[in-house]
Amino acid sequence: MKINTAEFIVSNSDAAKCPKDFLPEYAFIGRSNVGKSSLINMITNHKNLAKTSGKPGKTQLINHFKINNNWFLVDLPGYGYAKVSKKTKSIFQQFITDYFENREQLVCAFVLIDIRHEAQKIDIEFMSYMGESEIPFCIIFTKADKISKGKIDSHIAAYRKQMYANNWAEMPQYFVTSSTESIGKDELLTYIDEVNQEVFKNNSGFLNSI
Ligand SMILES: Nc1nc2c(ncn2[C@@H]2O[C@H](COP(=O)(O)OP(=O)(O)OP(=O)(O)O)[C@@H](O)[C@H]2O)c(=O)[nH]1
Ligand SMILES: [Mg+2]
Repeated sequence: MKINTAEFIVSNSDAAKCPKDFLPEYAFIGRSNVGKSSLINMITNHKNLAKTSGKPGKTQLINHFKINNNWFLVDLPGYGYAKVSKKTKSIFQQFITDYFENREQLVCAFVLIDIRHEAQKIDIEFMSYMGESEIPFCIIFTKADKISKGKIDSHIAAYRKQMYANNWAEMPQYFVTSSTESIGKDELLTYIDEVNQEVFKNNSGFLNSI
């Protein structure tokens, strides 16, 4: 899929105030600093569409970006950032939970995982929450440029093993990406295109909106 237009629509901290358009949307979630905002910029060919930073905790709100006037990418705040979690005493601020639990337009969440690290408890817990809440999700391994190409498969195999050890029957669909090297862009956009076509074909709610 080619990205022709990518526009920032709105930031907010109230899931009820997200755009009313009934278009399929894809949310990027994961630990602070894992590369959510950078990946949105990479796949849309924009340097600064989503704000990025070397310091964790940059994205603080729900950010909607409309793509090709037909679907949304959603950049979310990260979890696991001490300052935020201490204050809220949970991995999430309530508005993020509200977003996941009430946003009917959300067709798939992408859970971003830094490919360099072993499975972290907080990510496994978050994926369990997605499973229990019946929210479809894929894993996106980020920062693949930080390890040698030869190690990518073994890191994924190790991750798969850790998921099995945490009672997952199978590894979710996953993608390997690097925002600095533009790795994984075509695969990710092809996947989104396929899901979009499915939802427009099968879901009259979405169909009525276009
Ligand atoms: N080498 C490398 N660095 C990356 C990649 N993606 C992101 N980064 C760097 O990682 C840091 C965090 O990137 P962000 O995109 O702001 O991360 P985020 O997940 O949106 O972070 P929060 O909004 O704070 O939750 C920045 O310094 C980026 O330049 C990548 O694929 N490769
Ligand atoms: Mg961010």
